[in-house]
Amino acid sequence: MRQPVIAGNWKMYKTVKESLEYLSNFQAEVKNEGVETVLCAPFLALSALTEKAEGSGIGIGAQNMHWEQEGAYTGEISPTMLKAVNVSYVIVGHSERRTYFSETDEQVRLKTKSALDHDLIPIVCVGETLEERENGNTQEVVHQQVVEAIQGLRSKEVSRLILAYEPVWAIGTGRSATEKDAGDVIQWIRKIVADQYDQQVANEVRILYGGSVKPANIDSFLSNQDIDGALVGGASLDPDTFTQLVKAASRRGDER
Ligand SMILES: O=C[C@H](O)COP(=O)(O)O
Repeated sequence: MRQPVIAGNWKMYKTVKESLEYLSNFQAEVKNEGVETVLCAPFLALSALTEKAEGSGIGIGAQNMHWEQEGAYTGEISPTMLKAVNVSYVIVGHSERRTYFSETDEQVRLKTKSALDHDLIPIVCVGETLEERENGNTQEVVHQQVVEAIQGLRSKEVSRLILAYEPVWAIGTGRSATEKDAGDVIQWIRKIVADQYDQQVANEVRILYGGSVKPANIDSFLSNQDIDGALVGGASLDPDTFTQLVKAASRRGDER
């Protein structure tokens, strides 16, 4: 059975002080919910957050990293640096990185492998643009992104990572995919993993949906057996709202 995951992606929001205030409020609400709960914060807040979250069961993640351990890469942060401050997760290949920072499938592959090599859990994002969807290319686009991201990994590594299907047109737009649309693509992703590896790996890998997830629609996504949780942007910025999402996944986990 796959444990549900609710991961918040704060993007470029929250100072260190704001991050710590958030965590205090969140920790007061979220106890042992049976949900893998992750907060992906800006780099500056990571060290303070991991220290404060220690022993709480709340995982702390970065939103990006370089694949090299160290080097002359001005402005970059390495997996070794993340591990040194007890970070456990890292988002890789978010569409905002692909679009605004020209991140390629090859870089996503290097980051995914490097994260796993450094005992970080990569949350690997894939998803089509509106134009690609309207042209009927969703499956093809997602296929290429998934295959390139996991290429060369061992089965055990694929079982450990988390995939997130985030249609670009649903991110921050208030226009979420329907549960059926999301479920169909996530089923397709599981089939890609099964074809590349085997059914067992496909059954083990967690696949999240992301894109305008909020308390009003989370139950619908989680009602789909293929959707293992959510990667949440806007609705993760408020601790009370994010708590509602974790509790919804907790209820869902109990029912499954
Ligand atoms: O990483 C999270 C996604 O970009 C979703 O963002 P959103 O929930 O604000 O649409």
